[in-house]
Amino acid sequence: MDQKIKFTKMHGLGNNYIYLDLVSEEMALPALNELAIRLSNQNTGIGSDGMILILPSAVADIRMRVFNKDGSEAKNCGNGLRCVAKYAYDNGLVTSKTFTIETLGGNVKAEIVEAGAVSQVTIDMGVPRLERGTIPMAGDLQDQPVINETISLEGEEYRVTGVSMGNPHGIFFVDDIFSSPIQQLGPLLADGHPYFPEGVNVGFVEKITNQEFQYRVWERGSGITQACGTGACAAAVAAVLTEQAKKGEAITIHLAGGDLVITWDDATNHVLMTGPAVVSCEGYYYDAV
Ligand SMILES: N[C@H](CCC[C@H](N)C(=O)O)C(=O)O
Repeated sequence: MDQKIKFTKMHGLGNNYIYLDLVSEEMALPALNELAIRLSNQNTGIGSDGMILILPSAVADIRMRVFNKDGSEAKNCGNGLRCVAKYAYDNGLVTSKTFTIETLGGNVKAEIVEAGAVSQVTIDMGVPRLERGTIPMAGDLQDQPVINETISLEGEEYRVTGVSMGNPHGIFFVDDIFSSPIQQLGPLLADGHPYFPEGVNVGFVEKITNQEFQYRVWERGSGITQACGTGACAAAVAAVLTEQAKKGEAITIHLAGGDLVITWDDATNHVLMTGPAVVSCEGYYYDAV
Protein backbone atom coordinates (compact mmCIF):
# COMPACT_ATOMS: atom_id res chain seq x y z
CA MET A 1 0.00 0.00 0.00
CA ASP A 2 1.43 3.38 -1.00
CA GLN A 3 0.32 5.84 1.69
CA LYS A 4 1.12 9.57 1.39
CA ILE A 5 2.00 10.80 4.90
CA LYS A 6 2.41 14.52 5.64
CA PHE A 7 5.31 15.26 7.99
CA THR A 8 7.31 18.07 9.58
CA LYS A 9 10.94 17.42 10.49
CA MET A 10 12.07 19.41 13.53
CA HIS A 11 15.08 19.38 15.82
CA GLY A 12 16.20 20.54 19.22
CA LEU A 13 19.98 21.09 19.09
CA GLY A 14 20.24 18.58 16.26
CA ASN A 15 18.16 15.87 18.00
CA ASN A 16 15.76 15.46 15.13
CA TYR A 17 12.43 13.68 14.76
CA ILE A 18 9.73 13.24 12.11
CA TYR A 19 6.56 14.84 13.48
CA LEU A 20 3.11 13.75 12.38
CA ASP A 21 0.25 16.14 13.20
CA LEU A 22 -2.75 13.97 14.07
CA VAL A 23 -4.63 16.96 15.49
CA SER A 24 -5.06 18.92 12.26
CA GLU A 25 -5.86 15.87 10.19
CA GLU A 26 -6.97 12.33 10.88
CA MET A 27 -4.49 9.83 9.46
CA ALA A 28 -4.97 6.07 9.51
CA LEU A 29 -1.36 5.03 10.14
CA PRO A 30 0.26 1.61 9.78
CA ALA A 31 1.87 -0.09 12.82
CA LEU A 32 3.61 2.79 14.59
CA ASN A 33 6.74 0.93 15.69
CA GLU A 34 7.50 -0.19 12.15
CA LEU A 35 6.56 3.22 10.67
CA ALA A 36 9.05 4.90 13.05
CA ILE A 37 11.80 2.59 11.77
CA ARG A 38 10.94 3.34 8.12
CA LEU A 39 10.71 7.11 8.59
CA SER A 40 13.98 7.22 10.55
CA ASN A 41 15.93 5.27 7.93
CA GLN A 42 18.29 7.71 6.23
CA ASN A 43 18.63 5.55 3.12
CA THR A 44 15.05 4.57 2.33
CA GLY A 45 13.12 6.98 4.59
CA ILE A 46 13.54 10.59 5.66
CA GLY A 47 16.29 10.04 8.22
CA SER A 48 15.92 10.99 11.89
CA ASP A 49 16.42 9.95 15.52
CA GLY A 50 12.82 8.75 15.56
CA MET A 51 9.15 9.69 15.09
CA ILE A 52 6.89 11.88 17.25
CA LEU A 53 3.11 11.99 17.04
CA ILE A 54 1.18 15.16 17.95
CA LEU A 55 -2.28 14.10 19.14
CA PRO A 56 -5.42 15.45 20.82
CA SER A 57 -5.51 14.93 24.57
CA ALA A 58 -8.35 14.46 27.05
CA VAL A 59 -6.23 15.57 30.00
CA ALA A 60 -3.96 18.30 28.58
CA ASP A 61 -3.96 20.81 25.73
CA ILE A 62 -2.06 18.43 23.46
CA ARG A 63 -0.42 14.97 23.59
CA MET A 64 3.01 13.73 22.47
CA ARG A 65 4.03 10.13 21.72
CA VAL A 66 7.69 9.49 20.94
CA PHE A 67 9.24 6.52 19.11
CA ASN A 68 12.99 5.92 18.87
CA LYS A 69 14.81 5.06 15.64
CA ASP A 70 14.52 1.34 16.51
CA GLY A 71 10.73 1.62 16.80
CA SER A 72 10.63 1.42 20.61
CA GLU A 73 8.22 3.85 22.27
CA ALA A 74 9.61 6.08 25.03
CA LYS A 75 7.75 7.83 27.84
CA ASN A 76 9.35 11.24 27.36
CA CYS A 77 11.56 13.36 25.12
CA GLY A 78 12.78 16.80 26.17
CA ASN A 79 13.87 18.05 22.75
CA GLY A 80 10.66 16.59 21.36
CA LEU A 81 8.55 18.50 23.87
CA ARG A 82 10.09 21.83 22.86
CA CYS A 83 9.44 21.07 19.18
CA VAL A 84 5.86 19.91 19.85
CA ALA A 85 5.30 23.15 21.77
CA LYS A 86 6.71 25.21 18.90
CA TYR A 87 4.58 23.35 16.34
CA ALA A 88 1.40 23.63 18.41
CA TYR A 89 1.83 27.37 18.92
CA ASP A 90 2.99 28.21 15.38
CA ASN A 91 0.15 26.19 13.83
CA GLY A 92 -2.63 27.44 16.11
CA LEU A 93 -3.25 24.09 17.85
CA VAL A 94 -3.05 26.10 21.07
CA THR A 95 -4.06 29.73 21.56
CA SER A 96 -1.84 30.73 24.47
CA LYS A 97 1.94 30.85 24.91
CA THR A 98 1.59 28.62 27.97
CA PHE A 99 -0.13 25.24 27.78
CA THR A 100 0.12 21.60 28.90
CA ILE A 101 1.39 18.54 27.02
CA GLU A 102 0.45 14.95 27.92
CA THR A 103 3.20 12.32 27.74
CA LEU A 104 3.38 8.71 28.91
CA GLY A 105 5.76 9.99 31.58
CA GLY A 106 3.25 12.52 32.93
CA ASN A 107 1.85 15.91 31.89
CA VAL A 108 4.24 18.84 31.53
CA LYS A 109 3.84 22.60 31.16
CA ALA A 110 5.21 24.41 28.11
CA GLU A 111 5.95 28.11 27.63
CA ILE A 112 6.84 29.76 24.33
CA VAL A 113 9.47 32.19 25.60
CA GLU A 114 10.26 33.52 22.13
CA ALA A 115 8.40 32.61 18.94
CA GLY A 116 10.13 32.71 15.56
CA ALA A 117 12.07 30.55 13.08
CA VAL A 118 14.16 29.47 16.08
CA SER A 119 11.73 29.34 18.98
CA GLN A 120 12.94 29.45 22.55
CA VAL A 121 10.82 27.18 24.73
CA THR A 122 10.75 26.39 28.44
CA ILE A 123 9.32 23.07 29.60
CA ASP A 124 8.51 22.40 33.25
CA MET A 125 9.52 18.72 33.24
CA GLY A 126 8.05 18.05 36.67
CA VAL A 127 9.69 16.19 39.55
CA PRO A 128 12.62 13.86 38.74
CA ARG A 129 12.20 10.30 40.03
CA LEU A 130 15.25 9.10 41.95
CA GLU A 131 14.26 5.85 43.68
CA ARG A 132 16.05 2.81 42.23
CA GLY A 133 12.76 1.07 41.48
CA THR A 134 11.46 4.02 39.42
CA ILE A 135 14.46 4.32 37.07
CA PRO A 136 14.29 1.23 37.06
CA MET A 137 17.62 -0.25 38.18
CA ALA A 138 18.32 -3.68 39.64
CA GLY A 139 19.58 -4.01 43.22
CA ASP A 140 18.45 -3.84 46.84
CA LEU A 141 16.79 -0.84 48.51
CA GLN A 142 14.42 -0.19 45.60
CA ASP A 143 13.00 2.87 47.39
CA GLN A 144 16.38 4.58 47.73
CA PRO A 145 18.24 6.80 45.22
CA VAL A 146 21.28 5.53 43.32
CA ILE A 147 24.06 8.11 43.65
CA ASN A 148 27.54 7.35 42.35
CA GLU A 149 27.00 3.60 42.87
CA THR A 150 30.00 1.50 41.85
CA ILE A 151 29.18 -1.11 39.26
CA SER A 152 31.48 -3.54 37.50
CA LEU A 153 30.98 -3.85 33.75
CA GLU A 154 33.17 -6.07 31.60
CA GLY A 155 35.88 -6.10 34.24
CA GLU A 156 35.97 -2.33 34.71
CA GLU A 157 34.47 -0.36 37.63
CA TYR A 158 32.21 2.64 36.97
CA ARG A 159 30.16 4.95 39.21
CA VAL A 160 26.62 5.66 38.08
CA THR A 161 23.78 7.91 39.26
CA GLY A 162 20.24 7.01 38.26
CA VAL A 163 17.59 9.63 37.33
CA SER A 164 14.20 9.17 35.66
CA MET A 165 12.55 12.07 33.80
CA GLY A 166 9.76 9.70 32.88
CA ASN A 167 12.44 7.84 30.92
CA PRO A 168 15.54 6.19 32.39
CA HIS A 169 18.97 7.85 32.59
CA GLY A 170 22.27 6.48 33.88
CA ILE A 171 24.72 9.36 34.49
CA PHE A 172 28.47 8.69 34.59
CA PHE A 173 30.74 11.60 35.64
CA VAL A 174 34.07 11.60 33.78
CA ASP A 175 37.21 13.75 33.85
CA ASP A 176 37.27 14.20 30.07
CA ILE A 177 34.09 13.99 28.04
CA PHE A 178 36.05 13.30 24.87
CA SER A 179 37.59 10.12 26.24
CA SER A 180 34.43 8.78 27.88
CA PRO A 181 33.65 5.05 27.30
CA ILE A 182 30.49 5.85 25.32
CA GLN A 183 31.23 3.30 22.61
CA GLN A 184 31.71 0.57 25.23
CA LEU A 185 28.92 1.35 27.69
CA GLY A 186 26.33 2.67 25.22
CA PRO A 187 25.68 -0.57 23.34
CA LEU A 188 26.22 -2.64 26.52
CA LEU A 189 23.58 -0.87 28.64
CA ALA A 190 21.18 1.13 26.44
CA ASP A 191 18.84 -1.48 25.01
CA GLY A 192 18.71 -4.11 27.73
CA HIS A 193 21.07 -5.12 30.53
CA PRO A 194 20.25 -6.86 33.85
CA TYR A 195 21.27 -3.67 35.69
CA PHE A 196 18.77 -1.57 33.68
CA PRO A 197 15.81 -3.90 33.05
CA GLU A 198 14.03 -1.41 30.75
CA GLY A 199 17.22 -0.19 29.08
CA VAL A 200 18.68 3.27 29.76
CA ASN A 201 19.90 6.47 28.14
CA VAL A 202 23.63 6.40 28.88
CA GLY A 203 24.97 9.87 29.70
CA PHE A 204 28.56 11.05 30.34
CA VAL A 205 29.12 14.34 32.16
CA GLU A 206 32.23 16.44 32.69
CA LYS A 207 32.15 19.30 35.20
CA ILE A 208 33.40 22.68 33.94
CA THR A 209 32.18 24.82 36.87
CA ASN A 210 29.40 24.55 39.48
CA GLN A 211 27.01 25.86 36.83
CA GLU A 212 28.40 24.45 33.62
CA PHE A 213 28.78 20.83 32.45
CA GLN A 214 29.58 19.00 29.24
CA TYR A 215 27.22 16.10 28.38
CA ARG A 216 27.28 13.38 25.73
CA VAL A 217 24.75 10.58 25.32
CA TRP A 218 24.11 7.19 23.82
CA GLU A 219 20.33 7.11 23.69
CA ARG A 220 18.21 4.03 24.27
CA GLY A 221 16.73 3.10 20.91
CA SER A 222 18.62 5.68 18.86
CA GLY A 223 22.34 5.50 19.69
CA ILE A 224 24.53 8.61 19.86
CA THR A 225 22.48 11.76 19.25
CA GLN A 226 23.46 15.43 19.05
CA ALA A 227 21.40 16.21 22.15
CA CYS A 228 19.01 14.67 24.69
CA GLY A 229 16.71 17.02 26.59
CA THR A 230 15.67 14.60 29.32
CA GLY A 231 19.34 13.59 29.53
CA ALA A 232 20.42 17.19 30.10
CA CYS A 233 17.83 17.40 32.90
CA ALA A 234 19.13 14.14 34.38
CA ALA A 235 22.71 15.41 34.16
CA ALA A 236 21.82 18.59 36.09
CA VAL A 237 19.90 16.61 38.74
CA ALA A 238 22.82 14.17 39.10
CA ALA A 239 25.24 17.10 39.45
CA VAL A 240 23.17 18.40 42.39
CA LEU A 241 22.83 14.92 43.93
CA THR A 242 26.62 14.46 43.80
CA GLU A 243 27.12 17.96 45.28
CA GLN A 244 28.78 19.36 42.16
CA ALA A 245 26.02 21.94 41.56
CA LYS A 246 23.36 23.71 43.62
CA LYS A 247 19.62 23.14 43.52
CA GLY A 248 17.81 26.32 42.50
CA GLU A 249 20.67 27.63 40.34
CA ALA A 250 20.61 27.72 36.53
CA ILE A 251 22.95 25.05 35.12
CA THR A 252 24.17 25.23 31.52
CA ILE A 253 24.54 21.83 29.90
CA HIS A 254 26.76 21.85 26.80
CA LEU A 255 25.67 19.12 24.40
CA ALA A 256 27.19 18.23 21.02
CA GLY A 257 24.41 20.20 19.28
CA GLY A 258 24.40 23.22 21.62
CA ASP A 259 23.33 24.38 25.09
CA LEU A 260 20.32 23.85 27.35
CA VAL A 261 19.71 25.74 30.59
CA ILE A 262 18.35 23.53 33.37
CA THR A 263 17.15 24.57 36.82
CA TRP A 264 16.09 22.09 39.48
CA ASP A 265 13.76 24.43 41.33
CA ASP A 266 14.15 24.50 45.10
CA ALA A 267 10.59 25.50 45.94
CA THR A 268 8.66 23.19 43.59
CA ASN A 269 11.25 20.39 43.17
CA HIS A 270 10.45 20.62 39.45
CA VAL A 271 13.09 20.58 36.71
CA LEU A 272 12.85 23.44 34.18
CA MET A 273 14.50 23.11 30.75
CA THR A 274 14.94 26.02 28.30
CA GLY A 275 16.26 25.75 24.78
CA PRO A 276 15.58 26.09 21.05
CA ALA A 277 13.19 24.32 18.67
CA VAL A 278 13.53 24.57 14.89
CA VAL A 279 11.68 23.29 11.80
CA SER A 280 14.11 21.68 9.32
CA CYS A 281 11.63 20.84 6.56
CA GLU A 282 8.11 19.58 5.79
CA GLY A 283 6.63 17.45 3.05
CA TYR A 284 5.18 14.05 2.20
CA TYR A 285 6.57 10.58 2.82
CA TYR A 286 5.34 7.83 0.47
CA ASP A 287 5.04 4.73 2.60
CA ALA A 288 5.32 1.88 0.14
CA VAL A 289 4.90 -1.35 2.08
N1 LIG B 1 15.77 7.68 23.70
C1 LIG B 1 14.89 8.15 24.78
C2 LIG B 1 13.71 8.96 24.18
C3 LIG B 1 14.17 10.27 23.54
C4 LIG B 1 14.77 11.19 24.57
C5 LIG B 1 15.63 12.33 24.05
N2 LIG B 1 15.78 12.44 22.61
C6 LIG B 1 15.26 13.66 24.68
O1 LIG B 1 15.37 14.71 24.03
O2 LIG B 1 14.89 13.63 25.89
C7 LIG B 1 14.34 6.93 25.55
O3 LIG B 1 14.20 5.86 24.96
O4 LIG B 1 14.04 7.14 26.74
